[in-house]
Amino acid sequence: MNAKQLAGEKAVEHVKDGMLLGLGTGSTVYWSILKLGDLVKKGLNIKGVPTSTNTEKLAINLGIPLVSLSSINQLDLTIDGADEANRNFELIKGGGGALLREKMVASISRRFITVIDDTKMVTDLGEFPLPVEIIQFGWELTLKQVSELGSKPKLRMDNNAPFITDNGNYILDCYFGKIQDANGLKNTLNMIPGVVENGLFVNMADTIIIGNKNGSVSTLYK
Ligand SMILES: O=C[C@H](O)[C@H](O)[C@H](O)COP(=O)(O)O
Repeated sequence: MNAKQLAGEKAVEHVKDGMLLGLGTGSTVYWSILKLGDLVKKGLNIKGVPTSTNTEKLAINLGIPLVSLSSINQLDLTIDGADEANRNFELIKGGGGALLREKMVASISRRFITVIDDTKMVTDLGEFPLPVEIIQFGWELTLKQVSELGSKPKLRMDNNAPFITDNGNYILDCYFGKIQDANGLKNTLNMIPGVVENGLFVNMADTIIIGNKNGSVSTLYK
């Protein structure tokens, strides 16, 4: 079993019958969703809110009942991946471009479990370029304003065209170097008018489940 699968499947042990779940996006939480699909077939009663069209399709194929974000006020638990995590439980997310819906879902979750492999646990965030979702209108201006904060933003491409998120927006991948004040940077970025949201998740994750190369799994609680 690979490290991502170990972490992804372990997280499902925290799921209880009757829960309303946030379903994250990516190749690690994929394993959680697969496992949930198995359990649903065996009678587990859960409902999920997907964080991307990819996750929505996967959940529908597996027979996991879904509800819309607008129809609920609170989720019991969200399980989602991350691109980097530190010991303060701060995360960089959005490598797959799903950060906006992921953050909306996380914001109404009573518990948030992050599932990662051991290469993603870091001392300082920032080696992974921070994804920032921006609107298409005037994107060059927004890129300039983000670069003035001390980063080197690059417009994310998909083959030869700009990558488009599920929300019809662009993504800037931004190298800030070591991020010392994740909360400050998160708030400053979101004050730029063309920025919709960024991939810094602060005060959201309460549990980090790490799949290790040697086949073990570590769980960190805040
Ligand atoms: O936009 C994508 C999400 O934030 C993912 O959860 C994150 O990129 C981690 O994905 P993966 O588990 O595939 O490395």
